[in-house]
Amino acid sequence: MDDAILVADNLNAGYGSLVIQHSLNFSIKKGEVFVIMGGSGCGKSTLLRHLIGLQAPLAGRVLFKGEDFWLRDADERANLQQHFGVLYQNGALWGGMTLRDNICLPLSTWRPELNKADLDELAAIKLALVGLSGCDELYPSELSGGMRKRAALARALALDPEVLFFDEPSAGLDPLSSLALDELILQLRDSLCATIILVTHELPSIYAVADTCLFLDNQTHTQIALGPVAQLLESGPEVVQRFLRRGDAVTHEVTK
Ligand SMILES: Nc1ncnc2c1ncn2[C@@H]1O[C@H](COP(=O)(O)OP(=O)(O)OP(=O)(O)O)[C@@H](O)[C@H]1O
Repeated sequence: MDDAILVADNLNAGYGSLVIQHSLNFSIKKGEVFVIMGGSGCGKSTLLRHLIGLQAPLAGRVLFKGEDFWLRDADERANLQQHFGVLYQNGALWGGMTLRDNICLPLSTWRPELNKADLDELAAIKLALVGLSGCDELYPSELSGGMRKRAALARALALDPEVLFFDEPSAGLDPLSSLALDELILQLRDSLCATIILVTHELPSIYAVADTCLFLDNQTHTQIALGPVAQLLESGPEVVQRFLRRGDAVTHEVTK
């Protein structure tokens, strides 16, 4: 458990009295790509919100580096969340701001000691990390869908997060842009030693990037599989094997 960065300990996920998933138990290792999968509406995004610390567990705990988020007050929680970068499905950037300003905003909020030249330089570095060197002055509306995702990722990287959360990052992307995003995710894991937590339906992405997969079941409302893709393909529950082999999935190479 020593290398665990995030742990769900008997977590019940949901809203108010509505438990969407119960008794979740898993630990996410530092530096791994952890994929949350399952059928539509099973609670993947809900679980993500609990892991990010945006929603309190209905029961159980979420631990970040061994600490229970919800034993801290709101200010302390916000400080802990600085270690997290989040890329939401729609990649929401502020449309009225250039990419540079989009990235500088979280930086200037949390690093008030930085001057304008430092901020601009950091923004340029983050854009370079996602393959958007020289795009500092562009507005989101001037970018393609794939570029917008990358720009949103650059903003999520602004504060050098230890954990990056992605909620269906490939949504709306063509297969080539989606593949490029998968490659970027692996590059970030390797170059920044970031831990990546990814919600996705996309089998090519799952096969390409996942170190560990968690499968949330729609019927039993709990996790029914946890492990590397190859292991789940070989010995996972039937419903998980079907999920992983649907369509032309069996032709994808399992790299893990
Ligand atoms: N704010 C909310 N209040 C109450 N119920 C909610 C709320 N947000 C989502 N839900 C319900 O929680 C369940 C799980 O939703 P969630 O978005 O987490 O599933 P998902 O697995 O991410 O779905 P999808 O793959 O379709 O994006 C759904 O039944 C949804 O209607």
